[in-house]
Amino acid sequence: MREFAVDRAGVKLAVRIDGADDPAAPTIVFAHALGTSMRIWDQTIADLPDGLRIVRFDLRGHGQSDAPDGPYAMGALVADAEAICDAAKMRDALFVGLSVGGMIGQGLAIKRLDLVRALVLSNTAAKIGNAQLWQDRIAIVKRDGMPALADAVLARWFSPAFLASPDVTPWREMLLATDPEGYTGVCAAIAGTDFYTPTSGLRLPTLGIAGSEDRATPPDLVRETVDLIPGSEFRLMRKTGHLPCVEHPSEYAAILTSFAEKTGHLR
Ligand SMILES: O=C(O)CC1=CCC(=O)O1
Repeated sequence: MREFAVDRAGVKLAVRIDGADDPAAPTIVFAHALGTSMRIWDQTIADLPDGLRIVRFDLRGHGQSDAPDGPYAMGALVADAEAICDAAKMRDALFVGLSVGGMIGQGLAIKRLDLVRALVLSNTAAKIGNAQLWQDRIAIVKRDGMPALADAVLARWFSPAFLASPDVTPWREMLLATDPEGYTGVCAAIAGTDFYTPTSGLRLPTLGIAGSEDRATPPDLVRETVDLIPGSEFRLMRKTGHLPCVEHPSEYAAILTSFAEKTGHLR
């Protein structure tokens, strides 16, 4: 395991590489959701087979990365991911993006197809929510801080069963620990993004993953986006919400493993 920071235009971005730390090894890159960090992948990565190079990072304003003053633009989040991939000397990766991470995956594939050979669009869409939803959220956090939003966000993240269990506690703490400037900065980036047209032009192996109880990006929304890319596949995970890598990591890892076999990232 190797942890380091990539400096992009003065913003330090936290990166971690697990598995084979060799640029020639087949690589999977993971990008997380708003209000979380690269730790959402811990359990999934533990269930992936050997031989992979696994790169993950914290979005600006999240986890161990710097939180510069917002608002942020989606172009900046995509450029951050691009700088990390270049620093890791990565090409032809399988990019797994969840929620805003999936928007970043779309943006990176549109901009740098040499970096991304296959895409997993998990619990995401070309456009998420509407301007009012994100403006309201930004206003609440700026006025009252992250605790004012926590219950509503957790209800969008998790199935009722998971929400009622003690397993929810670390994820609530992760949300509450997110820097309000970073959180609202990324909300603004999501508010300003509609990838419908450029994503329609993508031609690469793509897998969509949705959760049957996802209230943030419901299955039909995920499906609408992945159907923009000809030949894409779609998997619906049952009894899970917006973060299936947290609720059902083994099942999620098995889906990724089978897709990685098809795309030649596992032999
Ligand atoms: O916080 C939410 O509502 C879920 C979400 C939307 C974009 C993202 O990254 O998380």
